[in-house]
Amino acid sequence: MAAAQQSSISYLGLSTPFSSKSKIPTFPYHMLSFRQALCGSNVGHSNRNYALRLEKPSQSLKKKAMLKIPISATILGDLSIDQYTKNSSFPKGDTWVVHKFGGTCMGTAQRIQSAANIIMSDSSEGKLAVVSAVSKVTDMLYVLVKKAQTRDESYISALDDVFEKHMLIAKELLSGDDLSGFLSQLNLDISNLKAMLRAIYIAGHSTESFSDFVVGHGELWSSQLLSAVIKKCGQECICMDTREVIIVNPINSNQVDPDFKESEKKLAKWFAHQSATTIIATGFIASTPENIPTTLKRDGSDFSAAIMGSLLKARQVTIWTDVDGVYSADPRKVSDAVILKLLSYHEAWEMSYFGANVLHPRTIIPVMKYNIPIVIRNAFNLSAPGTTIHHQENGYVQSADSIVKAFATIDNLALVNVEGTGMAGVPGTASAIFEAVKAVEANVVMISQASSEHSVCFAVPETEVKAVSIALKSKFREALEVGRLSQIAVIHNCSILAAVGQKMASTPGTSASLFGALAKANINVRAIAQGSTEYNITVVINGEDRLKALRAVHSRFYHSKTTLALGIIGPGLIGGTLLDQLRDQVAILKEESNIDLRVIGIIGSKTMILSNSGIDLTRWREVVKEKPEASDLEKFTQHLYGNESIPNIALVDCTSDSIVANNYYNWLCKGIHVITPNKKANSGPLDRYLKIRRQQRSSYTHYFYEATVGAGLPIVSTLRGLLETGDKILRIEGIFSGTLSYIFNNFMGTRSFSDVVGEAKEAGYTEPDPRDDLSGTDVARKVIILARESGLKLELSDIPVHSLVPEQLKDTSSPEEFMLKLPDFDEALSQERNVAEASGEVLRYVGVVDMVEGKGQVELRRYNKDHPFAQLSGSDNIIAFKTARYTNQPLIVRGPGAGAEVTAGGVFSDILRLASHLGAPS
Ligand SMILES: NC(=O)c1ccc[n+]([C@@H]2O[C@H](COP(=O)([O-])OP(=O)(O)OC[C@H]3O[C@@H](n4cnc5c(N)ncnc54)[C@H](O)[C@@H]3O)[C@@H](O)[C@H]2O)c1
Ligand SMILES: N[C@@H](CCO)C(=O)O
Ligand code: NA
Repeated sequence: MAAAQQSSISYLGLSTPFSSKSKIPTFPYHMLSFRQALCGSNVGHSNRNYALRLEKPSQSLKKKAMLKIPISATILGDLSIDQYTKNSSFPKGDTWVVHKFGGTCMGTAQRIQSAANIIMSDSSEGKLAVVSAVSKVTDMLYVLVKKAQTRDESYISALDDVFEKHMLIAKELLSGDDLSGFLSQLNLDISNLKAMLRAIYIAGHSTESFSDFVVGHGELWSSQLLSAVIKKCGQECICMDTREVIIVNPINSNQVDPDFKESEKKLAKWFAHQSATTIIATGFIASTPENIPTTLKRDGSDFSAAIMGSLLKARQVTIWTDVDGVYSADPRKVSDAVILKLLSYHEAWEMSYFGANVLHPRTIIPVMKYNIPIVIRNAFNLSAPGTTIHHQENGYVQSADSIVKAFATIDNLALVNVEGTGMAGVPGTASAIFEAVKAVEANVVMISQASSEHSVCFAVPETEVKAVSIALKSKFREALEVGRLSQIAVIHNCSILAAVGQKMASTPGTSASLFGALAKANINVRAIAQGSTEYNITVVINGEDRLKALRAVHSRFYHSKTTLALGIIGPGLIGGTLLDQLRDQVAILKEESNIDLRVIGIIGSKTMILSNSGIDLTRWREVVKEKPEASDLEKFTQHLYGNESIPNIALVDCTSDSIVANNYYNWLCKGIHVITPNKKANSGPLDRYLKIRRQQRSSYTHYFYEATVGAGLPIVSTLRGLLETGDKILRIEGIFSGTLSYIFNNFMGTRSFSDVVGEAKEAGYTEPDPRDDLSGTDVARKVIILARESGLKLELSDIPVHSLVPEQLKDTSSPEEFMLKLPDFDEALSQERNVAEASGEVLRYVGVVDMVEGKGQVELRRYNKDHPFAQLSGSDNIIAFKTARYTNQPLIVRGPGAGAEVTAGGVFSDILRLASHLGAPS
């Protein structure tokens, strides 16, 4: 009693076994008279001590108070605020946890009930839940103000909609007294708002604090709804209007600074008046030091939660949302992005800056100060553990973590490049540049300057670059005129790709891996910046590369599957067999080797089909017939190149068309890998061949063509192995034609030549036009391919061939007609064979690369029956490499050198070779 008399405020202590429904006055509004407080909506608790706060209490007021207090209450007498605080539930140490439920978690009655369940199932000693307004309500309220301000009468019906929305939710959640209590408060608020909006309507003007006041109602209602639900379930619970607790200083129109000292005092006072272990607090709203209602602006409710967490020195702040946690990259852009279990405050900070859907950096600051962990969890998937953002010592690393935690892009940027010799060593240049940028209020997203100081480049939003460029050109007009500056250039349509991870700071080679991945995806880097904290590396790339870049770097660091998009050109014998082989093997490759091959297009000579995610290979033959488009190789390539989801693309040319081969160079320039059994590019014009190989060698784009010689036999790779290890090729000699091998292995006794050719064609050994085989051209092409591979600069015309195509059939119009007429010429070839047989020899069609003489040959030769070349069977090829190391005994590769299965197998193994170059595990 004595203590209270010294103060103008008196606290009347009560001890009461009130039921939770009893209306017990507490005194949040010190401006209110006692009577008003008694009628207020704050609800007391059972079996606790309470204080009634009386301003300048008179004896009669005290008496009145006692009369209003339910019968079972015992008046304990006046207490000083200090005494009261000791008795109250004022937060102690880490007994409190904070939950935050955003608008989506408050979207429907069912969701509000789920939020209530989450709070109720938390067994912490003290729980404070910060809530956003019911989803969309904040926007609806802003619109109201705007309408009223612009004298648009429809604000009235819009306000009715707001009422309706809350009423419907309340009716679903509550009943009886709970419902009528909520609705009468809602009615009161709505009619007050109506009056206020009317005033705004008449004035045709609103102020920021008016609109903040109006908009703040969303949180008042949602917190009342949630607390009513919890109470209905029998748990005690109290609402906190954070305008009574959180004090902030506005900095500008979209930022405020919390005043923690003042807020702490306010919180102590708040607890002096209430006793609660479960509190539902309004997000988003606060007061200025002058007690004027305001808001925390963007991301307000997260910020409220963080501020409350720090004021309560909470043990943890949980942000409930609709995603399972923070992803390693935007999962809409990177399908195999993973949820990060742990993030440091700094990492979260960096990521949120780069647009990742995490907390706003400033919402992290209040909890960082006390090392309070923030957990991001999915309110709709409680089984997901979420992401914990916590304090992580520098240098402390978790071994299981990826070095780079996350990747993000910022789009729609322009790069400004200020260049000139006059900048080097001139202090103040950078300052002058950025003063000009500041003057037009542009936001500089990143800056990079090489140490030569001849250029400064920085990125700004595309929408601001025009003003920046004009400002700079005007500021540096003189410097540009006299040549101290050479140019102020703008590069439009850029994106920033950022890699974030605290562990990067202590891991050499991180940037090498990052840039390696970008290079492999053929992405040009325009500018680079890395802060000295090394928590992030930022690169500027062309806007159109952003998805490809994001996916390429993400898969590099997360060892996600080496995903390769394939376009198959020519689903004929080889192409079709390849598709069948892929069909049978892709699942195994994915499972066992982390290689994800997806055929996203098949094009034939007449029709094509395109797919974004990958063609179902189990029924590719049906799919190609279902809804084909007319063939258009340009469109086909564009489809592959422009695919949004897979950074690595390869075109597999299974035609024998030289027009298709004409495109290889351009494809390689674009970063599209090329794989082919088609010999036309490598045996065609020397210039084209050299251009293709130069391009491929100077880039990270690959070109593989093992199946062009000896089909699936390792001929090209053997030759490369010899050359690359420094061996010297002297001579390559062999039987290179599966068709001719088959023919001469089977052209015996009474068999006719044309029959055997028919069999070879039937077996799939011949070229689409068998004359290519019989004329020796196919062998000559292979000789050229190996000769060029070995370093000789030969044209196809440099190799004389011995043709087996009868002169009269050279110009028959089609392969079919040729096959029809061939029997007429059987006799001549039978004679040649008989002559050879008579002398104990066999005919063999051989090709030679003579590196000593620098020439190639293709001949029909006779061999003794015990010569290795005479021992072949089927479509066998045999190729002998005579080299400096293999001089006495050549290195020999022998086996079937034609046929659908072995050839397609060779192409397939080139595809896997490509995957391993792209980083697949061996
Ligand atoms: N058959 C073998 O044993 C073997 C061995 C090694 C290499 N090769 C090579 O494999 C390639 C394919 O041989 P194949 O036997 O499968 O031939 P094929 O005639 O059965 O198949 C070629 C397919 O390509 C299509 N095509 C042609 N031009 C096209 C174009 N411009 N655009 C799209 N599609 C087009 C054709 O319609 C056909 O479906 C040839 O280059 C051949 O030299 C074949
Ligand atoms: N037609 C070719 C196919 C293999 O390149 C041959 O018979 O050898
Ligand atoms: Na081969």
